[in-house]
Amino acid sequence: MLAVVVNPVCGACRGKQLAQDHVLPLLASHGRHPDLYAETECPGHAGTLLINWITQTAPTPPLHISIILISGDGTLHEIVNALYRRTHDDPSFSLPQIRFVLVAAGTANALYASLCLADGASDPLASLRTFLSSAIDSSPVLVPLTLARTTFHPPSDTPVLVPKPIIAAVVTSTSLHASILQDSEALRSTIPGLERFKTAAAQNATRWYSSRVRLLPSSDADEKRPQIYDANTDSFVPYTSKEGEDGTIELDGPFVYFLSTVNVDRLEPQFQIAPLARSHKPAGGTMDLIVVRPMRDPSIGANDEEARCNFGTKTWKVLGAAYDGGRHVVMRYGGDGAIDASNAGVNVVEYLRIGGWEWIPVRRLAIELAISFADKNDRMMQIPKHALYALMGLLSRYHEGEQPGVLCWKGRLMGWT
Ligand SMILES: Nc1ncnc2c1ncn2[C@@H]1O[C@H](COP(=O)(O)OP(=O)(O)OP(=O)(O)O)[C@@H](O)[C@H]1O
Repeated sequence: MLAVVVNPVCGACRGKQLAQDHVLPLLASHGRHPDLYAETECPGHAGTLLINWITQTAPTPPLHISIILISGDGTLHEIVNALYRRTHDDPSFSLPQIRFVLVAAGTANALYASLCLADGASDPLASLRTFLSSAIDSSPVLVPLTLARTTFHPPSDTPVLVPKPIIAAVVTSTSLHASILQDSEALRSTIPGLERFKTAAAQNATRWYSSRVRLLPSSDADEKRPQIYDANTDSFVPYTSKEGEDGTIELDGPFVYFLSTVNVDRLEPQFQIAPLARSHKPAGGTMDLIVVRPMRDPSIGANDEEARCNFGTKTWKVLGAAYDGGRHVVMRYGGDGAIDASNAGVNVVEYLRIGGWEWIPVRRLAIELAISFADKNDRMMQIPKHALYALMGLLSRYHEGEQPGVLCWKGRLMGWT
């Protein structure tokens, strides 16, 4: 069974044109005729239309389906979460094996850029061409995706409604990155391209985020303990600082940047924030975590307005190096707090490989956010290697000095008191 699903409003609104001018003619020229062609009509529609289509084939639901998805990361996120919820809410729902063939039509296209393109390439149809030219069932171009599950815990003494678990296939973040995603949505109509992420970053450049973080060991990787990248040896080594009896490790805030990824080494074609996911491939059962904590800077003595302003320039510099082949991972502090790869001080970015993490906001924001890997049984789908599957994971931000705490993802906000 073959479906073509188009988000007509993602990216620069060219999805429909890509479908009509390129995707459908290419399929026809290979003698392939989709069993379903659908355009999404509103947020959330991609998931429901696919579930309806799958259930309508009952009593003989397909064993596997291929979905040519013409969209960006968010549409795939919606599909994955809709399928996940349906399988958990309705045990009688029979989930076929799903293979995505992604056609890059969104703004960032993180998974597509990570899995489907060589550096510098830009063909949005690369994965479709591979799909059409390969014997997909036996092909090495199929890669199972790792899914990360985020669960929420309310403060133990406060009966508040918490969101259901959220599945991510690309990124789960707090701090600056979560704020960028949140604020960039408001800029979508005025800045349709990637520039809106930089504009949103500038709006949030001097914010620090207070929290306590627990790093969790991996349950199924060979090396279970949290690992940290050591630029001296160009390898991951066990991170043993402040290790608890249960194998967890605590990180003190404040944080400027806190972002974990699965499946991807970049969040947009040139922004290679997790370069080691490509150069030092994880064996499985882990996620990569990229952290910037300003108090590691030897020139910063206090968490005050002046320090936040000074560090804002450094944040810009170190994250800017992610656009330069992921060089941020080798940046170090000098004794005066200057940042350069040739310095001898501690590294600016802590690049970790872990089983999961818990974000435990301090101060009045008593919400605990925990993310842990879905176990292997939760792996729901396979995609062609040159197909993309992406999602904007959970976004959360906890701004110092802001009331109440704000927890949000993909433009949806929840206030917490
Ligand atoms: N017909 C529609 N009208 C309005 N919004 C829609 C419609 N169809 C889908 N959407 C919404 O469009 C949003 C953006 O889609 P998507 O994330 O795929 O593209 P993008 O944000 O441009 O790219 P990326 O996520 O790769 O940066 C999705 O979150 C989805 O909820």
